[in-house]
Amino acid sequence: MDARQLKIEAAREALGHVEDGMKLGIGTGSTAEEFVRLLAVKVGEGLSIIGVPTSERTAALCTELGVPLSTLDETPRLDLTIDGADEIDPHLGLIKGGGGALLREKIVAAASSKMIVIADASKLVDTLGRFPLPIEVNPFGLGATRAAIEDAAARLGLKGELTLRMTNDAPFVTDGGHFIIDASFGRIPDTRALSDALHAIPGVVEHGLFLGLAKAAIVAEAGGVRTVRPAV
Ligand SMILES: O=C[C@H](O)[C@H](O)[C@H](O)COP(=O)(O)O
Repeated sequence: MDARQLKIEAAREALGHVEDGMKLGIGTGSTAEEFVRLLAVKVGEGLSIIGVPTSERTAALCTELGVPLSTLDETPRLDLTIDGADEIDPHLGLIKGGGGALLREKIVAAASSKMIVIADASKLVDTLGRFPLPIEVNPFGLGATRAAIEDAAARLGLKGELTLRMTNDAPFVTDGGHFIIDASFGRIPDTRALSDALHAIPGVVEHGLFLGLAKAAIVAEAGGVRTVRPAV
C-alpha cells in the first residue's frame, strides 16, 4: 500500500465517526484532504453536515467538491474535528503546522467537543521533536521574538536551528498574515513546559504543540487501520 493509500484508509475510518447533522472542523494537509474527498462523496449521497475549514486551502477544496461550509462566528461550537498531524506521541500530544495552518487548526480543535487525528504510522513517535516545531510569529519584531524563543528554549535545555520558513525568496505567510519559525530542537522531553514558555513570548502567536486536544488517532499501516487512545 503506498503512502497516499494509507492516508485514504485512515480518512475512510474517520468518516465512520461523522454523523448526520454534525458540525465538523475540517483539517489541513494531504491526509485531511483525503478526508474531504471522501466526505464530499457522502455529502453528495445526502449526508447533512456543516464544516468549518482550518485553512483557505481546505476551504477552497471543500467549496470545489460541494462540502457546505460555515465559520466559527456563525458556528462557534463544533461536534468533531478531523485533522492530520506531523507527529503523534503515545499521549496523543501532536506536532502540527507543517503546512502552516497550526493557528486556525488549534482554534478549530479547541472549539470542538472532540478531535480525531488521522495519519499513517510514520507519524508515530515516542517523544515529539524529530519534526521541527512550527512556531507562528508576528512579523513585527521578528529578531527579538527569535532571540526570546532561543532564550526560552535554552532555559529548558533545548537548542537547535531556528529557521524562518520561506516560499521561494520571501517569508512564508500564514492565512493569518504571520510568519513561521521552524525550530529544530530534537526530542522535547517536557512539551508542556515548552508550550507555556512559548506562550509567554509576546511575538509568538501560537505554536504547533497540540497537547490534550486529540481524543483518538486513527493510524493506517500496511497491516490495517487501528485507533490509538491516549496512554495514561
Ligand atoms: O499545517 C498543516 C497541518 O498541521 C497538517 O495537518 C500536518 O502538517 C500534516 O499534514 P499531512 O497530512 O500532509 O502530513
